[in-house]
Amino acid sequence: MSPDTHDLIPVTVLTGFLGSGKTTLLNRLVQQPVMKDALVVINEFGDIGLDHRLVAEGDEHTVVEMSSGCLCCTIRGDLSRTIQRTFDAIERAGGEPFSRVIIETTGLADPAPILHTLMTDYWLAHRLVLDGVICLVDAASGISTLNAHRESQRQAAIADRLLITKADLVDGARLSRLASHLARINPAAEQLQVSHGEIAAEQLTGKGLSAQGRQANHWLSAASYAQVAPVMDTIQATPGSLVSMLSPQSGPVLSRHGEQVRSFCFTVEEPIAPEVLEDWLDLLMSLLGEKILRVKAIVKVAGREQPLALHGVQHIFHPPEPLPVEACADGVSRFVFITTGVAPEAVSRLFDYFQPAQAP
Ligand SMILES: Nc1nc2c(ncn2[C@@H]2O[C@H](COP(=O)(O)OP(=O)(O)OP(=O)(O)O)[C@@H](O)[C@H]2O)c(=O)[nH]1
Repeated sequence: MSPDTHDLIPVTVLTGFLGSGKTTLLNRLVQQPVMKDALVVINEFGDIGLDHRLVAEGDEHTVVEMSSGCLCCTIRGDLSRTIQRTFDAIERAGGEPFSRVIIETTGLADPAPILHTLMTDYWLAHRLVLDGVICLVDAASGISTLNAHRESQRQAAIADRLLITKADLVDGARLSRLASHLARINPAAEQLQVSHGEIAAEQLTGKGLSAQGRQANHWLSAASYAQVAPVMDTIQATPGSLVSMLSPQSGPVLSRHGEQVRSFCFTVEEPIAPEVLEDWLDLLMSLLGEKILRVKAIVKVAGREQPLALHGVQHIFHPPEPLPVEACADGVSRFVFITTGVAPEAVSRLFDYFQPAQAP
């Protein structure tokens, strides 16, 4: 059985391109009372990790470093083992249990596989819950980095909060260009400016679904995204048409700018039959999972009073979490998709495919 998320330890993933200011921020954060008893995991890519020596170690928190490879590609198993070993060591020594975990990724890491690991690794998934992804963007080099490096775009797209660092180095016009650029990549994430890592830790914590509780709609932020509804009357659904539904002849399913981040909200007005929800998401994830960075949803399932919160990364979904009835007062299901190059039509066509009226 899955543990109640309220019993789990919140984990924050701190990401941002090379030199964006992650270590500077961490150095400040770990001095604050909220970070007491935090475990900080730093992944420095390369043979000799240096970052952990730059992070001031307080009495209460422990800093562990992983430098055998990049967290997002080669050492996902190590993430689990490292955290597990540190938890065990603290317990054996009779220390205070960790109250939160912060994972600083390398500047080149794609955060999606890290979230995937947090959700799929048995040990981690039974102890930790994602509190949020914080992405740092350098005000001076942000736009050019976002344009040149797909990792940087993915980091910004998947984030719950965007921190614009080094604002002291640029003028107001440049700052607002970066803010608009980021809003196109990730319309839902709140943007905050940070100078030399100075920010109250409370502004970066409590962003996850479980921490927000009844404020599930803040977590989803559906209104920030372009709305897409099902297109049922335009689909000729036959079993053989599945492949053609994803082919270019049937419309712009994959973006011409293949790798570009596309985020949108798919809405369904009527309660969704549980089997339709399951089959649709299964098919969607198996066909397009590689291109789906993150899915967040509040869903009204037919026959259930309580709406469900869903959270998925690439091929994997967290166990659905029941929400209070008022989290979906209008009965409309809303799915936020953050993708690289998936057109909203792909999502809506696959949904239509499972509608009973359309079935052959
Ligand atoms: N002017 C200015 N410099 C900053 C600010 N924040 C960080 N820096 C500087 O930017 C440089 C890079 O900062 P780091 O904190 O090492 O960046 P990082 O993201 O950890 O870098 P990597 O580990 O290489 O990915 C350092 O020289 C910092 O002192 C800021 O707000 N303003």
